[in-house]
Amino acid sequence: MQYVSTRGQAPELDFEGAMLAGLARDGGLYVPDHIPTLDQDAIAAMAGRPYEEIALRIMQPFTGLAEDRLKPLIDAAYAGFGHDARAPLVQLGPNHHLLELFHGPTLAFKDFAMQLIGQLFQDAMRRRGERITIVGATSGDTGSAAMEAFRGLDNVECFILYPHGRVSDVQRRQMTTPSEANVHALAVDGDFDDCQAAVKAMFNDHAFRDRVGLTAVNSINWARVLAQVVYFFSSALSLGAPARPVRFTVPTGNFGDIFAGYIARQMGLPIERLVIATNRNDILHRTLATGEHRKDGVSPTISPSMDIQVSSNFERALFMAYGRDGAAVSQLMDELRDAGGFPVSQGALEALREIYGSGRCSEDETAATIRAMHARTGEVLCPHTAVGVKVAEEHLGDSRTPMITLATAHPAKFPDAVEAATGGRPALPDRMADLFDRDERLTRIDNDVAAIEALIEDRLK
Ligand SMILES: Cc1ncc(COP(=O)(O)O)c(C=O)c1O
Ligand SMILES: N[C@@H](CCOP(=O)(O)O)C(=O)O
Repeated sequence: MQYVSTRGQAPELDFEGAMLAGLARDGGLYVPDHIPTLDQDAIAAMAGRPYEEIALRIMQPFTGLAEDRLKPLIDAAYAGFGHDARAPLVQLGPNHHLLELFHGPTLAFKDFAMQLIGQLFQDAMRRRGERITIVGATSGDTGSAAMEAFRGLDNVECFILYPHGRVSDVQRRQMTTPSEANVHALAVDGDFDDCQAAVKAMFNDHAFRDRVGLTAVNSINWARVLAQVVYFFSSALSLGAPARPVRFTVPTGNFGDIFAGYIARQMGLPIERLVIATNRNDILHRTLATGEHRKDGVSPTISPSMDIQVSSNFERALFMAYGRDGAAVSQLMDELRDAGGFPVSQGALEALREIYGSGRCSEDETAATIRAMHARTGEVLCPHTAVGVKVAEEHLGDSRTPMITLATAHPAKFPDAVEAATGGRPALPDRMADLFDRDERLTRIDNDVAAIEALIEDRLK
């Protein structure tokens, strides 16, 4: 399979090339040149199989890797997860289920992809004998998951930009306390969109990119999205797919997770609806509601990992909705950069609305949902998951199609928000019990691409 850029001007690459490139050289995002489909029998045959086996069957056609090469990488990626099912389902109500994606090493859904791309990168690096420099932007969870996956490797340096003062204390400490010298936490004076814009600017500085061997671990990297497709299948199969359709509600920021759901749907999984749940940074909900995609300053919330207005993977959704027209997408992205937004064409809007629903959850509603779910079911939700649950409940209606809401992080990553809502402070797992006793190591830096590039090159010496 080959991968093409959403902006249509970069060379086509195979899976490994697209994974190592991260972002296409024309500034676009790589997408597969076609989406392989599975018939109903092939989907049904995965029911009841271990998560790793489902992962192999879903991902193999996209990677072109031989089964005996991919299988050990998948097995190693999920061996450290704290739940045998990897992504277990919990029932919240008669027709509403929670998909717990926080049993990985850093307690967020990012581990599903990051642990695997850690293995894929190492495999590629060993064969190629190359070194790489990872630069990632995080609103809290991607950064810690990346550091966990890459810390201590001698052919990788990993730099993570996070918005200073805008992640939870647990998230910050997960990034600033690893002692391995190859991982670097950079606290940027700005918000997540600034961090992500700086990362993209470094990719678009081709001289810098080539000098340092730059690669990406954000969901701009196709390999991240691909690994996230698997739990849409595993959870739907548990609830009777393909015979029974399902719906998903996804707490959304950078649109990577929900776009993985879209890929699952295009592969043949009967997903009736994909519901985008946003906090008050609601650009995606406004886009679906009004047809106008327009930035509106990032506002800090108690679900900080979703405090995003420039939602990178929406570019992939637009590429699909505009019939894979790279020139049209390129023009829209220019308008977003230069004018702060653009109207979505009527045809593309209809294509998006056919697949995606959306909703928005205020700060008070987030807290009230954590409180109410705890009282009603005993389940303690993280604030991002609560945003999802609130929006999902609004979409339940009287449909008999099961709704699955993604529980994207463990509540212990956000103890202040959870305590304020429930009165109880969720405890970190034993292996992290000393997180607040460990020494922190971080570098404060201005929101200035040249300064960040200089720091990276200095550290690489
Ligand atoms: C806990 C949590 N929930 C939800 C999201 C949103 O996911 P996505 O960016 O893939 O839309 C993020 C960050 O990405 C997150 O860290
Ligand atoms: N919420 C994310 C933001 C980056 O998302 P990604 O999926 O594109 O890496 C975070 O926690 O960092």
